[in-house]
Amino acid sequence: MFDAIRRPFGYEPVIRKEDLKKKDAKKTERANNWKSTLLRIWKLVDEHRLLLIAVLALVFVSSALALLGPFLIGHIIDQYIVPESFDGMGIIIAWLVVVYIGHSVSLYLQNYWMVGIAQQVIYRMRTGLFEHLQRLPVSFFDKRQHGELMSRMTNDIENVSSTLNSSFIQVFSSLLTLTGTAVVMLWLSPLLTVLTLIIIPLMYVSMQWITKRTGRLYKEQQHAIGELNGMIEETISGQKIVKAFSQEPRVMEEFLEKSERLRQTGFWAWTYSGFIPKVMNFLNNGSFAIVAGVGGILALNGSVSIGVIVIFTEYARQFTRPLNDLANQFNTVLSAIAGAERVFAIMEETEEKDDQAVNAEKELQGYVEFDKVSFKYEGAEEDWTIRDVSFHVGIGQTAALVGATGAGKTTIMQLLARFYDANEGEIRLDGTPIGSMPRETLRKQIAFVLQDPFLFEASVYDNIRYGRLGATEEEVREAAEKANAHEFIEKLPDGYETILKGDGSMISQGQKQLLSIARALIADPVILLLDEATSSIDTVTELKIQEALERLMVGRTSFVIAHRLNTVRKADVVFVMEMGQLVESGTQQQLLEQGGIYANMLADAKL
Ligand SMILES: Nc1ncnc2c1ncn2[C@@H]1O[C@H](COP(=O)(O)OP(=O)(O)OP(=O)(O)O)[C@@H](O)[C@H]1O
Repeated sequence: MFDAIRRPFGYEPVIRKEDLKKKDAKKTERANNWKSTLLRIWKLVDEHRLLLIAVLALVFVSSALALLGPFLIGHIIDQYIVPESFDGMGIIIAWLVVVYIGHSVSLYLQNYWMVGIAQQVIYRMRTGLFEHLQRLPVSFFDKRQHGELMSRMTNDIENVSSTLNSSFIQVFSSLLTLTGTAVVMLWLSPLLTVLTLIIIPLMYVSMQWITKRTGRLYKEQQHAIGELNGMIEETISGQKIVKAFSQEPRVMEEFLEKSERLRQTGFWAWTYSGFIPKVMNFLNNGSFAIVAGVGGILALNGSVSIGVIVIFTEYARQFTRPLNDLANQFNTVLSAIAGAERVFAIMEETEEKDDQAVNAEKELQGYVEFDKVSFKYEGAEEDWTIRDVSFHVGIGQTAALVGATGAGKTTIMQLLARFYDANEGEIRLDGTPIGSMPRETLRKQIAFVLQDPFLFEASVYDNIRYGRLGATEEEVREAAEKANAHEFIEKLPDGYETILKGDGSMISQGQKQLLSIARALIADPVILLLDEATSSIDTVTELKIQEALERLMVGRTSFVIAHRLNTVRKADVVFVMEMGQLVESGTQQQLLEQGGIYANMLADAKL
């Protein structure tokens, strides 16, 4: 029957039973070790113990007041309304008003304080996680997708946040209300209690039936949203390629297909979930009718009073709400614990450590030695990425690194900056092993100029100042002038105050490099790591870059991944890399005379 109803809304192809089975296998994500995760959350919450005790006390008060309200109403009916003697009723009504106001005030206060605690805890978790991420080694980020880490920072933390904000109180108050109501009901009339509770198994069965379907549909909807969002993001960031290849119609077709899928799943997810309150309402009304009917008969033969029946109908209403709340909170709480566990797991990742930090104050000169260095990326299957590499570069000299793609040139630079630590051998700076220098000291002495420099969504000033945050505006201008960047910056809409786009799409590749050179100049490092641009940049900009780089390199030990013959020619020493090994070294002239790999590369025009 349902299929017939569904068809007009195009349900069929979206959710097949087999798919559902597969999806169902992936139930709500559960924590592996929920006890220790809960304990850790508890430790964070427990720092606000006094406030927490106040919240719990208020939950207790509000639950008690919620029980007292109907009780007073029953009392008014039995003592004043049925016997039609209204003396003193005003006082009880006044008490009733006090009870309801007290109930609202305690609800407000418990919520206010609990949200305060939750936000503090979340603030600390979020800050702790972000701080920790800053201290994790590059190899940690190699192993994980950016999206996954973003999800830890946002979704997981948000899940914990919403659970602490509301679920904590809700679970506690639901349990209290359930117990309290059951006790009072049993005390008033065991028979009516049984009749009231009869709907619970019915509720359970119908809820199971509905949530089984909504759960799957929500997952399907999440999946459809994820696919659609992914596609939108990809299309927007790659819109130039879309246009360049005239792919608009295909993109539109794909979008329509995904959007349609979302419409269908969304429709059914919301339709089914819309059933929940209706079914609950229906069962509640049924329970009300039974209690009122049977209660009426009992009242006729005098075994219960009208007041008690009113109390029961009111309690029956109160009984189902906390039950619903508990059922709703179950999955939220479980996924929050799982989220918290994932956040804590990252916080347990080992930070970059500065083993024996010495020589923090030593003025560095820039004499670099690689001594039998071997290195392999974590998890990489092949042999050594860098194998037994030894060389030295004198103070202020320029070394050109050449070799085929994947030969290990970038890795050499990353090892020097201690983004990774060598597995074997030693890298020394001015005779000191870099492993015994604080990373900060080392990295302050190193500046990168990459092919595709990363720009932040900030002003040109701030982007250049990233090299040294304390630099004055004057110094920034000076660096920009030396980097041949001043001229184009002045032409930007707001000059140095122009906010650059995060992806740097506002300025050209060459201009990005000039900014990156200015950034390196501001940092004034002892060592320079340059990755020469391979992309063709117009000759004028190219000359500007060359000139700026030459200025930048004066007096600094520089390593250049060279793509231009001119750069190699000017280098003091050329290192030829092949499959992680240093296969030739010497000046360009020496290498040419030697007639080896480099000479062949040149002959094959690979440079
Ligand atoms: N983060 C990483 N994790 C695992 N393997 C990596 C990682 N980075 C690089 N590699 C691998 O290490 C090898 C050397 O890479 P590297 O980037 O040093 O080469 P390269 O000579 O700089 O190449 P190119 O000229 O193309 O930039 C390659 O096989 C590469 O696939």
